[in-house]
Amino acid sequence: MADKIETVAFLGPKASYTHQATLTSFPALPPSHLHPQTTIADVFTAVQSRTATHGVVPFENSTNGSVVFTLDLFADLQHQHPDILVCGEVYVPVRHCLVGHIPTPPRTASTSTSTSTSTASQGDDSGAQTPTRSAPNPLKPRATPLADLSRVQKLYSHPQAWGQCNAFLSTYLKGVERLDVSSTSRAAELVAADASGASAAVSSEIAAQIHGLDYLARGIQDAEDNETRFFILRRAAERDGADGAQGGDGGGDEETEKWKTLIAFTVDHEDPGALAKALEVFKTYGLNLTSINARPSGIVAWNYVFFVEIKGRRLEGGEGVVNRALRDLGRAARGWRWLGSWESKLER
Ligand SMILES: O=C(O)C(=O)C[C@]1(C(=O)O)C=C[C@@H](O)C=C1
Repeated sequence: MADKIETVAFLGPKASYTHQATLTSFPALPPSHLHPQTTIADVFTAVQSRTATHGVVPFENSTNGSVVFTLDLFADLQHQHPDILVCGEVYVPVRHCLVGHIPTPPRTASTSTSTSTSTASQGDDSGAQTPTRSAPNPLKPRATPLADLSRVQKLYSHPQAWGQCNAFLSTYLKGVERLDVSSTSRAAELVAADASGASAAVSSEIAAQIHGLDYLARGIQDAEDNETRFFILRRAAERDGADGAQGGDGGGDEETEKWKTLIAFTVDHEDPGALAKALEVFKTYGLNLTSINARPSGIVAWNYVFFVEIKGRRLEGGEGVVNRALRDLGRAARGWRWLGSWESKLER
């Protein structure tokens, strides 16, 4: 992929998890070729308008599921990003921290030797939540606070992060106002500007370091192996030979196992079994489905755009099984769009 890459747009600012995904995917690219964007939509627009040759966006988290903003951009209801294709993926471990400002205690004879982290945690130190009827076995947080959190009145983060840190946030910061911002690194940036100690962010360790913030807790995500999958985007018209759409016959099991393909389709909602008929196509060609998602169609209430990922790749001008399945899908579905084929990076 390296020779033709000029610029990569990613969800910024610097130190977002998407930035980490970008550095992992494009390690040789100089920083001046990496363009942070404010929103995921801006990344799509940068690639569509050729401002960037590639884009990097979050797609799915192992704990909290799909990134709906990204799915909606692939659905492209406003026809703003018709040429966007996925050409790669990268998995990044996500270890969230609670970051903010720990107030420096006034120096007196008796306190001068104490450290700022010695005032850890208020309230329930057991880290256990009270069982209720709706949550009889509440998750136990994996981390305990490193500082007194009683001053924290506002929490900032990307909405995807809340669902990944449920146990910690509902145990130690229950009822504290949560403000959604465009990324976890933007959250750290905002908290850095509020020296009062009343704001905290859920962000990465790197974001805390670059903004000079204190750790109020580390490793607060519910699952130790929490990770997010990111997609690398390119424009349809610009072939870079790395997306699997060229060469080979795409036939053998080994080939199929190595690749993934993303497809969006719609069905006739009045036709009973329409979705089953569309999915049957993949079964007919022995194509394993690895994910399925639905998003509102945006045209008729309670109608949906379906997204499936399958193992295998579409061949450019070729006759592979995915090409054949897509031809049949054209008959079974109301409409469909191929959204790219790429090499799988899942290592298990
Ligand atoms: O906010 C960031 O740092 C991002 O890169 C976005 C994002 C996401 O949308 O999933 C990426 C990884 C984490 O799952 C949380 C947030």
